[in-house]
Amino acid sequence: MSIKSVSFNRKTLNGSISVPGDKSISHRAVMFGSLAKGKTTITNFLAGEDCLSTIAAFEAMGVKITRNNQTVVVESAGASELSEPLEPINLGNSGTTARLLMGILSALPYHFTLYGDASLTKRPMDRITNPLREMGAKIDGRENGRFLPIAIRGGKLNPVHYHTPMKSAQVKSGVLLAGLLTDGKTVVEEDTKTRDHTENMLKAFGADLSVEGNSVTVNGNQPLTACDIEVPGDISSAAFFLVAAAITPNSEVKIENVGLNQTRTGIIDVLKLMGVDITVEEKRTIGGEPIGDIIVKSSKPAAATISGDIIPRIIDEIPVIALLATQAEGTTIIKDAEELKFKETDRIESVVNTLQALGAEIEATNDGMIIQGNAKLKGAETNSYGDHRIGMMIAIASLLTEETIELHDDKCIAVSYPNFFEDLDELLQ
Ligand SMILES: O=C(O)C1=C[C@@H](OP(=O)(O)O)[C@@H](O)[C@H](O)C1
Ligand SMILES: C=C(OP(=O)(O)O)C(=O)O
Repeated sequence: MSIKSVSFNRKTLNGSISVPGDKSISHRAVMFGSLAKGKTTITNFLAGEDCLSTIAAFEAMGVKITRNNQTVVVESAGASELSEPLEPINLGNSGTTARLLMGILSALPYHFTLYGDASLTKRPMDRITNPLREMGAKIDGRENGRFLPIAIRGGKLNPVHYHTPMKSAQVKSGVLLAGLLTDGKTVVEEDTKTRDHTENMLKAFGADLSVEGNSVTVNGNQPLTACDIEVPGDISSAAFFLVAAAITPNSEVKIENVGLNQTRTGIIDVLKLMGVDITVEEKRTIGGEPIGDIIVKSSKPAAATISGDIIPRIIDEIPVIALLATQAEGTTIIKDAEELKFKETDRIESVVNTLQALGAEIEATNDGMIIQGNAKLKGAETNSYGDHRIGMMIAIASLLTEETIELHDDKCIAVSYPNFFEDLDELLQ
């Protein structure tokens, strides 16, 4: 396992960069391009390990996919022409690939075996096997299909009206994709709106899909038509630099062409709520997704209580928001975020343990954390535990410490941000 010593003499960030393409949108573009008939060209694709796992899965089913850096071309004869993979499919570290793919595979007339890395093997899959079984899917796996490896005997399903108990876009999307390949109308209702890239992009591919409030209806077995997708910059990746600029003196950064979909912009609302100097310039809409530039200047943040409907809109940004809170005036409380326990690590535990090791006063609660501000962070030996977002949080924390931070397992950052350290270096002055 690789160890990186993170220590920067330069501790001010200045300038503008574009972050890599959005991970959620990149996954979906490959999946829907593979289900559609024709040629889909994806530009600004995120060539992170998670999205490469999605490409490999569809290649194993006979789809022709070529990649030249950030441009991916998917050529498919449509969902009915996919073939049975001869080998088990490796999902790597990617929860999104696992949950969405399970929806698709359950409705195809083949046998599939799915497995993942050590982290994914511990993450719950019953949240998606349960609704798929309600549709008639034949799924088995460890602990009755709760964990990978999982085997699916795909086939004809029945449509479902599913009220999801989870605040999870992956569950919503997995059920909708099974419904897309099933005769009749499938409806998914959620109490709190989660990211809606599946809905937006399926419409762009010509699916018969409608959204009313928090309820999505897909009319199944209508063919998709290939369409080109330009992927916006990933706001979840931008978040690390937005916080870095806010907490380091004399900084000003501009992150260009970031996706500003309402279901993802909770980080902007949190930064505003905490008094950070932030400006958003919306520019245009690509494939139904607004994009724009975000500018953040050094600030003195104030503590906040963060809970309720905003949580799914910041779910992947909570590690770096917790770091921000260590520098705020007052006590920050994050609540209603039990979903953090089911990520690449239990992110309540990994965030709290890591920030404590770095000298912060922070405690875990059942559904979040309580963070004292004005912390003087110090160097320490840390571990990402294979979680890319914990690795990047630690790297940004090192801008606040005089001493070096040893980061064990920095390589996992490539899951969502292969050039993270190069981009950070470009902004550092
Ligand atoms: O649908 C997606 O692309 C994602 C949904 C979220 O997961 P959950 O659906 O488990 O909340 C998020 O954490 C993940 O990074 C990507
Ligand atoms: C939770 C994440 O991804 P996934 O669920 O796709 O592994 C993430 O990127 O923070």
